[in-house]
Amino acid sequence: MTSSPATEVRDLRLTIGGTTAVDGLSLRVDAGERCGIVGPSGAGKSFTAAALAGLLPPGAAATGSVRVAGAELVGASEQALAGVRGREVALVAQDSATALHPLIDVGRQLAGVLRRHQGLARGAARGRAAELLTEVDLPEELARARPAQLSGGQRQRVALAAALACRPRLLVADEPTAALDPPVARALLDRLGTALAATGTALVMVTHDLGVLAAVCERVLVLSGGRVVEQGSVREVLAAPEHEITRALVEAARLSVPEVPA
Ligand SMILES: Nc1ncnc2c1ncn2[C@@H]1O[C@H](COP(=O)(O)OP(=O)(O)OP(=O)(O)O)[C@@H](O)[C@H]1O
Repeated sequence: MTSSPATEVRDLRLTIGGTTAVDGLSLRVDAGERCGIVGPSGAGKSFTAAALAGLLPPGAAATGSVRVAGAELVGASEQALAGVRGREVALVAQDSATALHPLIDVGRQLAGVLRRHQGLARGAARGRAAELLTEVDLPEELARARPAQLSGGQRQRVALAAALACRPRLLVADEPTAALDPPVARALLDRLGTALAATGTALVMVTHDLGVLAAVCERVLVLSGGRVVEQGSVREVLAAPEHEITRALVEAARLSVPEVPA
């Protein structure tokens, strides 16, 4: 039996306020694969990420097809989307930690996710919540802490634990480390890689940082003006970018780390 891809996108078109923000995007990501999306500001990266996660902003319209674990998201009812989100696809974004309630302990919030999506009983959900914390390298004792008592990096790890709680087929990450200091970001990305490998969850990650892209993803899709202008293996695209937009991104990344004279 061949398993269905984690996600398959065909000819996706996203419009909002009379503007076409994404035009004709196609993409397939298999189980365990990690695909990055890069491109200049306004290219349509975050909008694409939202569509993959079944979370279009109000007023947006989609045509084409976005299938996640076999379920069609384009045109699906809110009820159908709610059945896919959390279970089959989860989103972690730069500001995901702000979605945590600051005054409710972390363990209770993670347990709430498990009870809602997996129907676990209270005790089992609390036990599993503690395990989830250890999977993102946080001590179990933090289950009793409130988000307001944690550092930004710890809160983002809790958001990652919540996203991975139901072992989704696909994790969509939109600049997940952009708000973190480099060492904290690196530790989170390492943890993310380990957690994805353990669960076979596929990843689509939006990033503006080619270093992050190279550290996490094996494939990349370059978006500009809502269109895919280049795609391929990260190694090949970064070593020999073909499109002028990709070349500009690679050049900008090189310039952002000036060579230190000997
Ligand atoms: N909620 C929204 N309301 C109105 N327009 C939107 C909305 N979301 C996205 N857009 C428009 O869609 C286009 C793509 O936006 P998107 O946020 O996906 O770009 P991006 O590539 O993620 O950019 P950045 O790197 O700056 O975050 C932009 O022209 C933007 O103005």
